[in-house]
Amino acid sequence: MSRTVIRGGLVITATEEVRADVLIEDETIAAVATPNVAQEWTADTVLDATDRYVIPGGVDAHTHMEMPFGGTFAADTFETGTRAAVFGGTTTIIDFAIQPVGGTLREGVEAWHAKADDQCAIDYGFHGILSDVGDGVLKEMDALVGEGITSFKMFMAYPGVFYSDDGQILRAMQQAGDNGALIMMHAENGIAIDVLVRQALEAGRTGPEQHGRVRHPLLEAEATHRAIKLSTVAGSPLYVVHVSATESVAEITRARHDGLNVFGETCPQYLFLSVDELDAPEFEGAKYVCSTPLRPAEHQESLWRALRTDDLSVVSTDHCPFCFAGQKELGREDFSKIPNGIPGVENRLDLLHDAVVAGRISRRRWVELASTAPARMFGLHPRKGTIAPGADADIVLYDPSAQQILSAETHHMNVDYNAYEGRWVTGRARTVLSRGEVVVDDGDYRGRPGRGRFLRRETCGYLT
Ligand SMILES: NC(=O)NCCC(=O)O
Ligand SMILES: [Zn+2]
Ligand SMILES: [Zn+2]
Repeated sequence: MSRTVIRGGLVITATEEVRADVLIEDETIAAVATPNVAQEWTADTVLDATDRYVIPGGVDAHTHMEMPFGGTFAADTFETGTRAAVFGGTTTIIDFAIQPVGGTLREGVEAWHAKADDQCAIDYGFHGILSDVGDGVLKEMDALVGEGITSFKMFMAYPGVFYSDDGQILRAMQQAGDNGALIMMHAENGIAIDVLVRQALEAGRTGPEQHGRVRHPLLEAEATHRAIKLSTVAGSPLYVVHVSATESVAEITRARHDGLNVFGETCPQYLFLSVDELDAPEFEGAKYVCSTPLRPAEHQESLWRALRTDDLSVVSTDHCPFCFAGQKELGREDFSKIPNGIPGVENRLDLLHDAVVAGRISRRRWVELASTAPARMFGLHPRKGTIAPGADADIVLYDPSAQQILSAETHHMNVDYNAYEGRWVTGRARTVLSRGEVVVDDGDYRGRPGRGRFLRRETCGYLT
């Protein structure tokens, strides 16, 4: 058995901050104790955590590696994307296996295993994407829940691609109410948005800035409201992904105050970027096309407030990278052809830590939003998302005073731009352990494809 001790750090979890040492035996945390107790421990390896925070590795519950979209594929493979994730202190991802339209959910899951197995540097799980709900798919959901795929995303947007109508949504929610799965909703009124897209194009308004105009905040709020009502009728919990608008936050807040099992996720792009990015000259606004879209800056305050009050419970990245050259450019003549998505799997922890430094959230809330809450929400806690005996030794030694500049020149994501290019942030993951193995050591990558394991998840652990 190999024994590692992390000595001298400040251990931060969602519930406490304590000067403590951490003992790891093989892949698992064996003990956490104050230094006077821990001085008795012997170990093969000692990691010095003086002046470091010792935090659970990040859990990014929303990534899209190699996702097909608009005739191309997201540029990160599971190999490059998980490598970039660990550089940023994320040690677990949950990606989305897409049911092909006209095909089965099982086909989607098998295709995602073929892409991910033997490629990931860190542990990974899958949600299913339901793009064609019928009797067979509803039965398949039950089987997949038994195999650890316990959450399913549905789309009220993208008619003709991933879109589900209200009847399909209700049926899937009823099924989830029975089998314990969590329905994740892309809440935008895609039918209305498509009308506005057509009108903009017919009027000759074809640039990336139109993406932000046609996807009106009220069309996010309306869909969020509808999803909440449908889930209430079905008696199932609901998780609304990539919430970006004040009006949508208000719907979620109301539902939660009514005692409903409704949860919301937002992403760094909505907290740190605004719709103004879409106006960048030379078509560079296309880099910021994602859905839900970036909003006017005033929406950011509602998102931060909701993160503090727990009306929004999780920050994920929705990492969906498309290169500017050759991919975003597909929409030069027509903004609706720009592949939707923003890269960010490497930057989430640091951006959120910068918000800690700015006084927006506490250190414990930082850990909770980026690690503990997603682990609980998606059936991985207490194995992931905390530092406690019995948990996987997914641990980050985080340097809270490092200064770094986010840039495509230095990032590890397989994409030719960084959405936060030139931004200074305070903090950096210095040493990253995945199940007890050092995978990043002060900028040196020590991981390898295939060491990550597929996670069979429990059902949602966050219900009231
Ligand atoms: N968000 C985005 O623009 N692309 C990824 C697909 C999705 O999450 O809707
Ligand atoms: Zn979505
Ligand atoms: Zn997404």
